[in-house]
Amino acid sequence: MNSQYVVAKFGGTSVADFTAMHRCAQIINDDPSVRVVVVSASAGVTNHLVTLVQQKSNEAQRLELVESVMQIQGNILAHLTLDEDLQEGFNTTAEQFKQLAQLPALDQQQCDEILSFGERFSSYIFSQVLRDLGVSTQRFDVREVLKTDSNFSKATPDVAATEKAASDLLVPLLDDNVVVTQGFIGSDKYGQTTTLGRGGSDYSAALIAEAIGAKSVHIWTDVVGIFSTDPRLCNKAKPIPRLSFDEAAEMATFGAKVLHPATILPASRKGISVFVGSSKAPEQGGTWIEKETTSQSGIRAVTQRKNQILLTLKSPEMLLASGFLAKIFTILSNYNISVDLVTTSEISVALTLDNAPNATRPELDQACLDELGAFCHVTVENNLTLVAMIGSEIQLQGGEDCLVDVLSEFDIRLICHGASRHNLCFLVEQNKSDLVVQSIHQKLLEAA
Ligand SMILES: Nc1ncnc2c1ncn2[C@@H]1O[C@H](COP(=O)(O)OP(=O)(O)O)[C@@H](O)[C@H]1O
Ligand SMILES: N[C@@H](CC(=O)OP(=O)(O)O)C(=O)O
Repeated sequence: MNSQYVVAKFGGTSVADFTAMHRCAQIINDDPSVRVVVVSASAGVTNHLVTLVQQKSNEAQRLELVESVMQIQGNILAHLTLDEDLQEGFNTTAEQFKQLAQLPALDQQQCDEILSFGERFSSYIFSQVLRDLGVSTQRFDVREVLKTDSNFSKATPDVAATEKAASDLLVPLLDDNVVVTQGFIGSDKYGQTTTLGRGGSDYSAALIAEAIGAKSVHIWTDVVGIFSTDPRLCNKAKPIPRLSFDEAAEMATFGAKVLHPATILPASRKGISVFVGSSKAPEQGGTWIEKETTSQSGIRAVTQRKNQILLTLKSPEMLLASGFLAKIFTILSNYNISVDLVTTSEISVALTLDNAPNATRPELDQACLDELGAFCHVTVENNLTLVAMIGSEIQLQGGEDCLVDVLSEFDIRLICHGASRHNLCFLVEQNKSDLVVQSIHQKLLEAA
């Protein structure tokens, strides 16, 4: 049975500066059911850390990056006096950061260590902001409970180990304190720091909620919920008050950056509701994502994911032959390449691969192409965007604005419909995709 606890996560924009942090602290103060607070690095910090670990910088540039990160923390600290325990922890952490950042070469583990500092700094500072409002607050190092494998930069959580550690170490603190901890980071079985991938703090919050049996996770960001499309792209986009787990997972997977794609997994496993709202305007409400929703049928949102690759494999041998697809997928799997969409004809198969900076797969390297090329003709197309229409029971035909008519206006490279009841997706040229999304939104979602 789930407890009455709420886990609240505050993203980079919500903890960008002192004013933003203070707003978040007030949200927590107003809701006594919030017992765990998961913070991200202040906006811009992880980007600096990523530049640092990319190892393209010389010593002077590294110093500059360290300075930029410390400046962001310093600007917030200028409004606060840290309690002794927090000050001591912050100083030690800052020292470790500066030392590691000066190394001219870093291994994968050290890269994750560097990437972890943004969230670690935020948790010291935010704890003080909360204490200054009179909230009994304990800072907690999430690496003690969020256990992962050693796949640095994209670690996979160990759900059972996390649950065990959380019930031993975290749950006992919750009756008397609000616990402030870090998103995005964890530790492997050797105690080495790992990270969950860019945007992973949402996922951390959901994993912690699962581990402590929380009743809900509140994701506080800079928009008043999940919108019918990215509100930055379309000023007529509207927040969606309710989404099912399936619809929200599809939106996140197909590019709605507001939620990390894996966030819904732990929530749906344990029936934990997820709320998405704006820390700048909490009174405006937001989106509730729940197991049971009386979802209306039809399209509810349109999303896009840029930097997709289309791989077309053609061979007359495929005709009436068995095992051809198995051969292709075995090769791709040997190179750790995960396939997104698949369509086939008599003699060819087209696959899409996610090449976004956040994607798990390695570069589509020549050795893999050579292996495929040994038994079929291979074509690779880049600079494509996957556009997805998300909803329930999406129909291609019917109604005034039938999808077939709307889609016929665009130069579509591949279309996938039917594998999921919740989406219809297709590829378009990347430089046209914003227009495509705006046009679909206008024709199919702004009419009502
Ligand atoms: N469908 C959508 N609904 C709401 N926001 C979206 C959507 N698609 C993309 N976004 C973008 O997601 C951003 C919030 O995500 P992110 O920048 O990761 O926030 P945070 O720093 O709080 O984690 C919004 O500013 C918005 O531009
Ligand atoms: N700081 C990490 C983790 C994260 O989730 O951040 P945010 O909540 O700001 O998206 C990143 O930028 O990737």
